[in-house]
Amino acid sequence: MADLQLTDHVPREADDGVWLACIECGESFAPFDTVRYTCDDCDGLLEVRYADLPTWEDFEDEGRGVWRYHETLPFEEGVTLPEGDTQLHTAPRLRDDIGVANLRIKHEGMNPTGSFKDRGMTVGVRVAQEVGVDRLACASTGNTSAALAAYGARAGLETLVLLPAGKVAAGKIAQAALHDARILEVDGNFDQCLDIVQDLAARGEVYLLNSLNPFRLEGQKTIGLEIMEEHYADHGEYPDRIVLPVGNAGNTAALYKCFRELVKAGAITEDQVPKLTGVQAEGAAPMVEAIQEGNDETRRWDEVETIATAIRIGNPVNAPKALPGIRETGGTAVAVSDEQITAAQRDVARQGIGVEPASAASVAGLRKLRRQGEIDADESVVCLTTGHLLKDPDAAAEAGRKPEPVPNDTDAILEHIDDRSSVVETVRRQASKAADSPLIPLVAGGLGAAYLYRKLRSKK
Ligand SMILES: N[C@@H](CCOP(=O)(O)O)C(=O)O
Repeated sequence: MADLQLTDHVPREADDGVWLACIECGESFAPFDTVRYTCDDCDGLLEVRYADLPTWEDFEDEGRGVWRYHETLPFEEGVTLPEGDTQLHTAPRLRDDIGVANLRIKHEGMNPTGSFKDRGMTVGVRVAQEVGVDRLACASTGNTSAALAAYGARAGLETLVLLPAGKVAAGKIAQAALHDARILEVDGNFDQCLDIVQDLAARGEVYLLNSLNPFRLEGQKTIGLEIMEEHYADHGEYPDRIVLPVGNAGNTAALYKCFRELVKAGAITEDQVPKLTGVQAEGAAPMVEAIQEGNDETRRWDEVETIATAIRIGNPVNAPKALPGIRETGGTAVAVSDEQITAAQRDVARQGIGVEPASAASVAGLRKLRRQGEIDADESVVCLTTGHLLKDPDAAAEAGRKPEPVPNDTDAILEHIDDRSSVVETVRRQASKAADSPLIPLVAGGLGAAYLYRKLRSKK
């Protein structure tokens, strides 16, 4: 691993040992004296810094969830529903199928509003209270708006969400609506919505709670703390790699910050930092492009398209934080097709874990990189799944087995479930799984034909 950026000094502006620092020019700012999202001097991204960083012992006896880690957050507690403490599932059949030594799935869909955004929002809304704003806003592909609406409602604050019209999954709009956010459907894409929210924030009309707000990422870095603690407790070692979907690149930035702080605190060594491996959809892959071309910035993609609506983003605002995170941890980035994403969504669901399409991109990316030999068979890997299956019921229904109309009669139903049509369905499913493998079509075709032949003979 290349060296992690660890240098710091406590500036005069530090408030209780917390301050904001520009990642470009290093200028520091008091954290809560005024609302700011980027550097006053150079407009670079800001990062929250602490004079004292805790280590594992400091988290003992601290309960569960995001606020377990309050020693590494700007406040003792926040507006909570509560969030975090999500499952780190095993997935043995998928592990063997993909061919890695160890596979765990960190399912962030189990947060209160069904995505990891809740971790950022519990901290972000607490900061909103501190700086004294009353109208919260975000641009969103859906999950951020659901979390903003819920946490804003909990705090009794007004919420405004800007969504790309016709491009947000049904479950997410339903959440924002019921939590009483004002939903503005913009005739544009997510990146254009975020441009407008930034304008509104610059004019002092709203408090912006997208991941451009550095306090959001403080909450999200607790994903990394939970993964490291639980993986070590279960396996006696930290994971070699974390594979995650990349949209606005907030989680990649947050995990990188988490690991830098753990190294600086002496909780882990540089060699124990997991390789951050980002996955994007082929139709929205500016981060993959930047990694592959060795660029320090992403090129804005004006046209983006993918079934994975949560990562349908062409201008990831956290790229300046996330690109070094991927490079300096020895990770990589890969793009996957919508077909690979849907196949992975089925694979994960058949382990009993229901995730939305963008989440499944992590598993699709792992499979692709493993096939390409870029991930070794002896690696211990954690895939991050960011949102729950029910966020996007249409995609789930499309990817899953179709309902079969049957007569209202037991004998007819028995006849139906032993019928050739169910055999055809079995063959169809095998063929669909085979789409991802060069060998399986032959095997599946053979098995399917044999099964069909046996069924037809038994009917004579
Ligand atoms: N996928 C996101 C896009 C916005 O990301 P953020 O982390 O900057 O809020 C969403 O759910 O809206």
